[in-house]
Amino acid sequence: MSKAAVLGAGSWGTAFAKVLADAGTDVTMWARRAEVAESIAGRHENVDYLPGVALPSTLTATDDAAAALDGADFVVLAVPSQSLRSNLAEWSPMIGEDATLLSLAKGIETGTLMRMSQVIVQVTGADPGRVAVLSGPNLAREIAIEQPAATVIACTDSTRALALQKASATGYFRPYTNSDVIGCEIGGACKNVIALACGMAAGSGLGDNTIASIITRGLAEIIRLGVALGAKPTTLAGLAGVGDLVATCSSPLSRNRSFGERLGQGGSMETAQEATHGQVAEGVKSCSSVRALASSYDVEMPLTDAVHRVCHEGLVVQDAIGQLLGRRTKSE
Ligand SMILES: NC(=O)c1ccc[n+]([C@@H]2O[C@H](COP(=O)([O-])OP(=O)(O)OC[C@H]3O[C@@H](n4cnc5c(N)ncnc54)[C@H](O)[C@@H]3O)[C@@H](O)[C@H]2O)c1
Ligand SMILES: O=P(O)(O)OC[C@H](O)CO
Repeated sequence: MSKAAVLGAGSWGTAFAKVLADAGTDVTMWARRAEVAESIAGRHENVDYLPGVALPSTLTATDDAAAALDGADFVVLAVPSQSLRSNLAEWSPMIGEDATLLSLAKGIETGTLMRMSQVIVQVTGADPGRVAVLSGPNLAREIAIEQPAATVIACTDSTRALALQKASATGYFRPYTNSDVIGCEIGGACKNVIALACGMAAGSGLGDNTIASIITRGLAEIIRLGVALGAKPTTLAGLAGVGDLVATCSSPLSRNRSFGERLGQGGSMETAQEATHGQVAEGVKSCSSVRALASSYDVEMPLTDAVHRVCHEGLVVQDAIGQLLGRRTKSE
C-alpha cells in the first residue's frame, strides 16, 4: 500500500486526504494546530474546516510534520500559496529522497512571481520530474460529500502521474493525467482572479450575460498568459482551465467568488474577508502576481488588472466595470 502525507488540514487538504484514504492509500495528515489534528484523528471530523463530514476511520492526523512525513511516497502540499515556501523550508529535510511532491495550491507567489511547482523545486532541490500538481473543478465540500468530479494530475514524469492517479481514483473522484504542469498551474491560479471579478459583478446586481462574458473573456486572457509561458491551449480548454473556471465563477461555495460578491455589494476588504469564514481566497493576492507576471511577458489581462486595482488600489467596482467597457472595441 502506498503512503501519503497531506500537509495542511484546511478544507481542501482534508477533502483530498479523504479521497486518498477512500482510494486505499495510507494517509497521515499534518495540521498546524493540535486541536485540528485531534479532531480529525479522534472524532473523524474536521470541525473547523469541514464540519459535518464523516472522515474515514483509517485517516490519521498529527501536528508533528516529521511523523506525518515518515516513509511517505507522496507528499501532498495543501497550505496556501503564499505560505508554501516558508513551510516547505521546514519540511524539506524530512522528505524522502524519492518521494513525489504534489501541490494542491492555486496561486502565484507574490514577489518572485513563481508557480508553486517552481517554488517546490527551488526550496527542496528536487528534480522537476518529482513535482506534480493537481487542479480541476474541485470545490472541497462537494468532493467531501462524494459528489462526482474529475480533476487533472500533471507531472512531467508519467510514471509518477500514473501512481498518483491510482492513489486517488475513487468511485466519486476521477483524476486524469497530463504532462502540462504550467497549463494546470496557470489555469488554477488565474481562475481565482476571474472568480473575484464574477463575484463583483454578481454583487453589483448584474446577471448571467455579464457573468458569461467575464468567464469567456477571462478564459481568453488566461490562455494568452498560459501560451506565453509555454502551456498547451488544450490544457486550458480542459478540466484545469474551463472546468475549474466555470465551477469557481458560478458556485456560492467559492471563497473567491464570495469575496468578490461582498466587494460588489460595496463591502470593504475586511468585510469581504469575513465572507470566506477564515479560509483563503487565493485570488486576492494572486491578482497582483498574475498581473505582474503578465506584464513581464507583455500579455494583456484587463480583467485581472481591474481586479488588482479594486483589491489593492481602491478602485470602486462600478468604476472598474465602466473602465472595462470603455476600452476600445476590437475583434474577438
Ligand atoms: N477549498 C477548496 O475547495 C480548494 C479546492 C482546490 C484547491 N484549493 C487550493 O488549495 C490550497 C489550500 O486551500 P484550502 O481550501 O485547504 O485552504 P483553507 O483556508 O481551508 O486552509 C488552509 C490550511 O493551511 C493552514 N495555513 C494557513 N496559513 C498557514 C501558514 N502560514 N502556515 C501553515 N499553515 C497555514 C491553515 O491552518 C489551514 O489548515 C489553496 O491554494 C486553494 O486555492 C482549494
Ligand atoms: O473556494 P475557492 O474560490 O478557493 O475555489 C475552490 C477550488 O479551487 C475550486 O476548484
